[in-house]
Parts: sequence; structure tokens; C-alpha cells
Amino acid sequence: MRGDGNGPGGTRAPDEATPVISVRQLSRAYQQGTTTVTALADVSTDFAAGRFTAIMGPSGSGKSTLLHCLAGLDRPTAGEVVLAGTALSRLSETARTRLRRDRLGFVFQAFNLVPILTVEENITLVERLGGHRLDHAWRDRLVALLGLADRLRHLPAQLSGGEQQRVAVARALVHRPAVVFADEPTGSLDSRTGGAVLRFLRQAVDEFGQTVVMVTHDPAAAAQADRVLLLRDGSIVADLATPTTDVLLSRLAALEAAA
Ligand SMILES: Nc1ncnc2c1ncn2[C@@H]1O[C@H](COP(=O)(O)OP(=O)(O)OP(=O)(O)O)[C@@H](O)[C@H]1O
Repeated sequence: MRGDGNGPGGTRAPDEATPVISVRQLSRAYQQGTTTVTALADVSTDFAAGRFTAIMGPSGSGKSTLLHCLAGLDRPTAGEVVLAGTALSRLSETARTRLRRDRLGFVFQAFNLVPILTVEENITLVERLGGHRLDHAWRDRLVALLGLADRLRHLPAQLSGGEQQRVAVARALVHRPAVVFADEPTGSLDSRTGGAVLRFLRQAVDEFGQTVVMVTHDPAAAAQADRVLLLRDGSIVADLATPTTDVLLSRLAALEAAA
């Protein structure tokens, strides 16, 4: 069942009514020589805790820019992101780095594992970096759920793409982040292994109350989400509740045709 269940390691699921991210009049412009490119134009929305949101849209519509601004990886030109109660614009670069490390989890298309560390060391990297004391029972549960128990001493290069992405997912969830940001998490995987990653993200939301925000080009992946935001030219043009793959395909085709 969606939206209820226990939080990570047995805590209560977060209150769905409380936005974990609030975005107000967010704009991001890039200067390219004498031209200004508007990547985001006056975006306002909220992301409820314990929900799975996908962000879709044609190439260049601003998906990555939005994700990067939400996660404090990029600074907007105007507007504000309040993440887990903290206004990002007020933070120094160091404080934003700390917030990303301590409160957020990231899954990228290219896995981004540390090649010289074992699977176990990659999963617990946050502990080495920040003196974070991890809940080892929760870590072991994640390892088991993601089918990684017999891979812990391997190096990333010894794993398949699907296994590497499952390690990245474990690393993203192990410190119980306020939000997991996933940028094309299935983009480098075939549909079967990508499906396993998506099912696990869905399970993390349903059973552990995790909040997930994912950028994807794949309508079948986005159809796993509770909510899909469609972007065009840096603006949200549709906000859809549990759309099917077919609905997303036709909405995206209409956006491409109108471009
Ligand atoms: N660092 C940058 N410098 C200049 N322009 C940029 C930069 N990053 C993004 N842009 C521009 O901003 C717009 C939005 O880019 P963004 O990468 O957010 O789109 P996207 O929807 O994620 O695209 P894609 O699906 O192709 O990854 C595009 O026109 C892009 O060229």
C-alpha cells in the first residue's frame, strides 16, 4: 500500500501533509556569451514527505537544473528552496555540502561509486566522511533487501551495472536521508535490472517512508511514482497523480509536438 507503513528501521512514516521541500518562485538563468538561457522560470511547488515524485519533460526543459537546485547542488538565480526546514540560500557553501552529506542521498545514472573502495566501504562512506554513526542493523537490512550480502568485499568494477546501482541505492539510503534524489537511475540499465532498482525505490517509499525525487526520460519508470511533474521551457506544465505509462507517453508526445 502506498504512503503508509513504518519509517526506516521501524520509526513512524513521516507526515504526508508536511512538505519536506518547498520551492518558491525558483528561477535559474545561465549566461552563454551574450545570451541568457532560462533553465528554470518561476517554479513553485511542494514535495510531501514520504512520497515518490518523478520529474519528466523534453530535453533541455530544466529537469536536471530543478533537481540540482532542490538538492543544493546548484544555486538558483532567484527564489528559494526550503529543504527539511532549512532555506538553502542562507547556507554557506560548506554548510550546503554538509547538508547534502548528512540529510540527502543521491543516485546517479553513472552509479558514481568510489572505484578503490569495496561495496561495503562504498555503502558506509558517509560514516567515514562525516563521523555519522550508522545504524548497522538498518545497513544490514538494506544489504539483504538489495541482494548484496555476497558482494560486500567486491570492488565496483567486479559488479554488473545493476549490482553497482543497487550499491548506490544502499549508500543513498543508509543514513536515512530526508530526501533521496535520483537522476536517471535506470538510464544505464536494461529494463529488467532497471525495474529492480525502481521496485526497490518504490518499496523504500511504501515501507520505510522514504521521500524520493527522480528525474527520468522513461515513462515506465515515472509511472512507478505517486506524482509526475512535467516540465517545458523551465516551467511546470502538468502535475499528475499516479499517471500510467500510456498517459505519460501521450502527454510527452504532445509536449514534444508543441516545442
Ligand atoms: N551549466 C550550464 N551552462 C549553460 N546552460 C546550461 C547549463 N546547464 C543547463 N543549461 C541549459 O539550461 C537548459 C535546461 O537544461 P537542463 O539540463 O536542466 O535540462 P534537462 O531537461 O535536464 O535536459 P536533458 O533531458 O537533455 O538532460 C538547457 O537549455 C541547457 O542547455
